[in-house]
Amino acid sequence: MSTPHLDARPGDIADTVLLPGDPLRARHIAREFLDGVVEVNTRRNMLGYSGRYRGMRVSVIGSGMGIPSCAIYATELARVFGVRRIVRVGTCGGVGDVALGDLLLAQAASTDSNFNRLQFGGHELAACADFGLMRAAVDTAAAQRVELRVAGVFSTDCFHGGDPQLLARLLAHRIRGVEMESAGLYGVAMREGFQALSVLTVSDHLQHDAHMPPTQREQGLARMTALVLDSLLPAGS
Ligand SMILES: O=P(O)(O)O[C@H]1O[C@H](CO)[C@@H](O)[C@H]1O
Ligand SMILES: O=c1cc[nH]c(=O)[nH]1
Repeated sequence: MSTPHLDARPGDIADTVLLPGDPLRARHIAREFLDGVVEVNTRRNMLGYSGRYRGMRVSVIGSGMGIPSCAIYATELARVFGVRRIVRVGTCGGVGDVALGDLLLAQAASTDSNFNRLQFGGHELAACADFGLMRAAVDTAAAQRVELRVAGVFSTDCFHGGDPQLLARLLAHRIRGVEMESAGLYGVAMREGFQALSVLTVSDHLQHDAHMPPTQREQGLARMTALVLDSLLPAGS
């Protein structure tokens, strides 16, 4: 049952998984939000935990950075461990009229990665979020009066460098966040048949010299995490 990347045992992982890029963020979320926490993965230090949030069984596991790493974990979680819902809780660089700390729901993810094309016969896949998860997140945010901006995002393979015209292209297409996994996560979800969503906190701004400190990226994203967890609870709970 274990894989080269996950040493969890059958039944260790809940059918709902939060997937931050940073494994230390996974550990922080487990400690701060879950009861009865059990460590379920240490392979490659990609820390993973299972526990309960207000009675709902949930796991939280790091994905690593970039589409290839995220896709390995998402695929194995779905195929080997039967995971049905994966929500990325990530950070992103903001573009245009967003500010540090803003929450973005990634409705669709454009990309410079070739990953989805490799799976889709060279064609362009419209990598989009699951509508049910998206609606639940939007409704929960509205009920809790949390600002959640539904936006297009861009998943890049190049944290450094890349297309020098990218910022202008993003602005021209009203894309509001740049990160490195959502397009691949959505592509894997469409292929494997699980529900996926990315919710992102703006941790940098691509046009201003504004950056969250590393500890805040690891431990300071409680508003996003609480919103996502609440949105995953069964209706009426
Ligand atoms: O904070 P996480 O979830 O890792 O997400 C963003 O941060 C990393 C880059 O610093 C990339 O993984 C990017 O997508
Ligand atoms: O991929 C990312 C993540 C956070 N901030 C960025 O600028 N890019």
